[in-house]
Amino acid sequence: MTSVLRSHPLQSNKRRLEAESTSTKKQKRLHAELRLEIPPLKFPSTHCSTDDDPLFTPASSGETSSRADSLFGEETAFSTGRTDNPPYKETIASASRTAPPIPGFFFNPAVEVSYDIGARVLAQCMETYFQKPDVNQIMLFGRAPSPGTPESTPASTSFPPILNELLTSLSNDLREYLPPATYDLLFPASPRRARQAIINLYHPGEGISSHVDLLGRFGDGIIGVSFGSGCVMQFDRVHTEVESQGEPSVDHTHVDATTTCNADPTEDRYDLYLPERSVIVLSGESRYKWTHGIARRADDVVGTETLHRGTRMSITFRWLLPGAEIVGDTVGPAI
Ligand SMILES: O=C(O)CCC(=O)C(=O)O
Ligand SMILES: [Fe+2]
Repeated sequence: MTSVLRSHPLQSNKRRLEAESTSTKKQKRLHAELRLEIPPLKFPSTHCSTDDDPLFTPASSGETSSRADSLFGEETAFSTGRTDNPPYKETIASASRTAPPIPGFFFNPAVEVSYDIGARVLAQCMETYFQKPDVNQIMLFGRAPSPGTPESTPASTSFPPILNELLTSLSNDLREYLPPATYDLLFPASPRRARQAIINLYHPGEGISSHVDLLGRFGDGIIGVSFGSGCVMQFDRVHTEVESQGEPSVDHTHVDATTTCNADPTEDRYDLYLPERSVIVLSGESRYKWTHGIARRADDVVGTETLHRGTRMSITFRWLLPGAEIVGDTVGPAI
């Protein structure tokens, strides 16, 4: 069975706050320590949301949300519907089409999900999960396969078939590009953990605030795929010391020299254009020492071009750490 969290961001915050009120002080401190979120450095008016799970709000909302689990504990305004942005026009940094030199980060423009699979994933997810205008995020939880069982056999998975098809194609396409240790981390011969798939929908103008995916809930090795539209993702180096829980299990210091730009590897910030059907992998340093986020704006500048964003859906696959709870409360239709 597929566990689905139909998550409105504000409902999720409420759920989290309720859970928090019953937790001990120690748990609270731990929770805060495990969540790292860095406010964007350059565009304070345009970063958009706060929580790792529901990092953004629908365009129509003008709400603010307190960060129950932020290290900073500050309030952040978000959503595209707000009218309190400063009246100046931001300067949009020009993004690259080649991977930044961040150790453990993978992006190669040659690796893209096929048109056929991309179209079917997008159509089925839109039809199944995103019919209501206030839903912009869905979480699906797989099961840890029994020992010796391949992940995608029907008996050992709870993802809908289309996501298994996507995973299979990703595992085929990425094999020749990734260092073996990274490939094995993402597609182990005998997986022992359950995957989570988070599906995010962004209308033009929406984004996701810069964050490191929850250290206490997700392991190393994250795959992100874009559907429907491209967008620029920004990466910021984390300077804060974080708790060591969830540190990488494998040394992913590899930087793909054939596809990275000639960017200065000491930069603290990179902007990368993720085309429709492109794939990124975060492991090691890129997963733990860098934030990723998407600015809340309708246009991106890529090289010298200005590209208007369309509606974008992303699917992010992450490994659930042992003990990470499934927070879904309903069972969704299989697609
Ligand atoms: O939309 C994306 O590509 C990023 C999503 C993400 O970072 C997240 O859900 O943690
Ligand atoms: Fe993320």
